[in-house]
Order: sequence, then structure tokens, then C-alpha cells
Amino acid sequence: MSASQGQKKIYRWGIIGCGKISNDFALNLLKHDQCRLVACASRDQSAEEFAKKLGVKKAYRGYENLFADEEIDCVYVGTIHPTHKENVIKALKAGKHVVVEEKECDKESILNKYKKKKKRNQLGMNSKEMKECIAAARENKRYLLEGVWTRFFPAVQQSREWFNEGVIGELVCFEGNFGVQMESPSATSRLWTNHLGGGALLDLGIYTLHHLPLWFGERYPTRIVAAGLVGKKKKKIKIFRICGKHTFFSKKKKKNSQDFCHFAKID
Ligand SMILES: NC(=O)C1=CN([C@@H]2O[C@H](COP(=O)(O)OP(=O)(O)OC[C@H]3O[C@@H](n4cnc5c(N)ncnc54)[C@H](OP(=O)(O)O)[C@@H]3O)[C@@H](O)[C@H]2O)C=CC1
Ligand SMILES: O=C1OC[C@@H](O)[C@H](O)[C@H]1O
Repeated sequence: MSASQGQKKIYRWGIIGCGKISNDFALNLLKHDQCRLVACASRDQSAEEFAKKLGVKKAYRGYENLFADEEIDCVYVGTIHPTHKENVIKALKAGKHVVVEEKECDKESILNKYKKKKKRNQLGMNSKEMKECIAAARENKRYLLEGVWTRFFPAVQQSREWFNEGVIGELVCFEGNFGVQMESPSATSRLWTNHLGGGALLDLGIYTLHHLPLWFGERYPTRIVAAGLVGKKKKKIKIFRICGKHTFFSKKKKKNSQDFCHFAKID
């Protein structure tokens, strides 16, 4: 029986990178009636432990082995930022649909719109690389999704509906705030290491930035200013601001701050 005749399609997943977010993603995937988690892969033997804990059928050492598995339809890339582009393109070329925690790709493509002098990003992640990922998805006719989960909040979706229906009116201002409680600084943590994509801007900036194309479309602000302070006394402070003709956008990172955004309109 085909899906159109009433039977739900089952999506068979493989997860690469057996760290924190992959664990959280897997726990939710396991609850989904249209998804099966069939394999996981790690650089070393940690996939075996992950598979045992979550009841995953296959554990691979090396991501390539998972990409080559014909039983898998979709790959979740749960590795750290600097590895995303390579893993995404390999998975797409292997014919898999991909969900990736690839937030800095999107962020870079947004930021580059404002940059007069394009500086090379420390991670090697920029709009050029994002375009390569998108091109690989198109070429291989596969779905590519970034893990910007706040986009799917019911409040955001309802606001989008109201906006599209004209209930909100023309937007002139957007202000967003996103904060999380981070683990304590350590030399090995990805969150506190620049070249691993750490810090408030590289790690979390996308959660406020993604609202710009979402709400303003092509009417991007004309100027972007970003500043960060990391020090013994002020390590929690982060200010991020974009200014334009009609728009203003800011992010203040505070310990335990609430995630919020609000808009202003012209009457
Ligand atoms: N959407 C969301 O809610 C969240 C998204 N994230 C995103 O998910 C990604 C992973 O975050 P998280 O799970 O916290 O990270 P982890 O530190 O747990 O690392 C994830 C995996 O990345 C690989 N890895 C770790 N360090 C290195 C390294 N130095 N070099 C190469 N590979 C490495 C490892 O894969 P292996 O197992 O193969 O060794 C590891 O298991 C990040 O991009 C992060 O921004 C994170 C938290 C929440
Ligand atoms: O959603 C998130 O919350 C915690 C962060 O460290 C992570 O990278 C981000 O994606």
C-alpha cells in the first residue's frame, strides 16, 4: 500500500556525532511514529555506547560508513560547527536528506549582506560554503534543513500568520533577546572556544538573526554592528545590534534571560 492509500511513510534515520544534542534529538525521534532510528556513527567507538543506551540497531565507527548505509533515508548531523559543511555535502551526495545544526552557515550568509570588506570567518563557514551546501541539496534533489528550532515555536508561527494576513501591519522595528545558561568556562568546551564555534555570537547569534529574513524579507537593515565582551568580570555580557533606516534590532545576553522578541509597526 502506498502512502497516498493511507499508510504513513516511515523515515529511517541515521545520526552522526554522538554528543549532547544528538542524544536529545534521538530521544525525541524515538517518540515519533513515522521515524525509525536505525544507525548512529561517531569518529571513534562512542557510537557503540550511544547505540546501546538508546537501542539503536547499528553503530558505526566513521561517518562514511553511515552515509553508505542504504537503509538510511535521513541523516542528522549533530557534530560541532566547523565540521558541518563537509558532513552535510557527503550525506547529500550519498542520497540522504539532511537535518543539520548548521546555524553559523545561515548566520554568515546574513552577516555577509552587510559586510563591505568580507573577512574570512574563523570557522571557514561563510555564505559561499552555505551556497555549496544548498547547491549539493539541489543537485542531489534532497531536503536540507537547519536546526533553528525557535522558528517552529507556536508563537512565531501564529505571528507569521497574523503578519501575512495584515493584522500586524508594516514592521518598522524588531528587537530580540536570546540567552541560555552556559556551562562554566573550560579550555576544552566548544562553547568557550572560538575556533570550535563558541561564544554568544557564533553559537547563539542565529537565534536572533534569523528573524531578519523571516520578517523583513529583502528589506534588510543597512548596517550591522556587533560587539562582545569576554573577561573575568564581564564574561556574560554580549551586545549585538543592527541598525537601518526603519529597523532596529538588538540582543543582550543575560544570565537566565527569557527568550523574547517584539515588533513595532507604523499606524
Ligand atoms: N538545536 C539545539 O537545540 C542545539 C544545537 N546544538 C548544536 O549542535 C552541535 C553539537 O553540539 P553539542 O552536541 O552540544 O556538542 P558536543 O560537544 O557534544 O559534540 C558533538 C559531537 O561533535 C563531535 N566533536 C566534538 N568535538 C569535536 C572536535 N574537536 N573535532 C571534531 N569533532 C568533534 C563529536 O562527534 P563524535 O561523537 O563522532 O566523536 C561529538 O560527539 C553544535 O553545532 C551546536 O550548536 C547544540 C545544543 C542545542
Ligand atoms: O540551541 C542552542 O542552545 C544551546 C547552545 O549552546 C546551542 O549551540 C544552541 O544551538
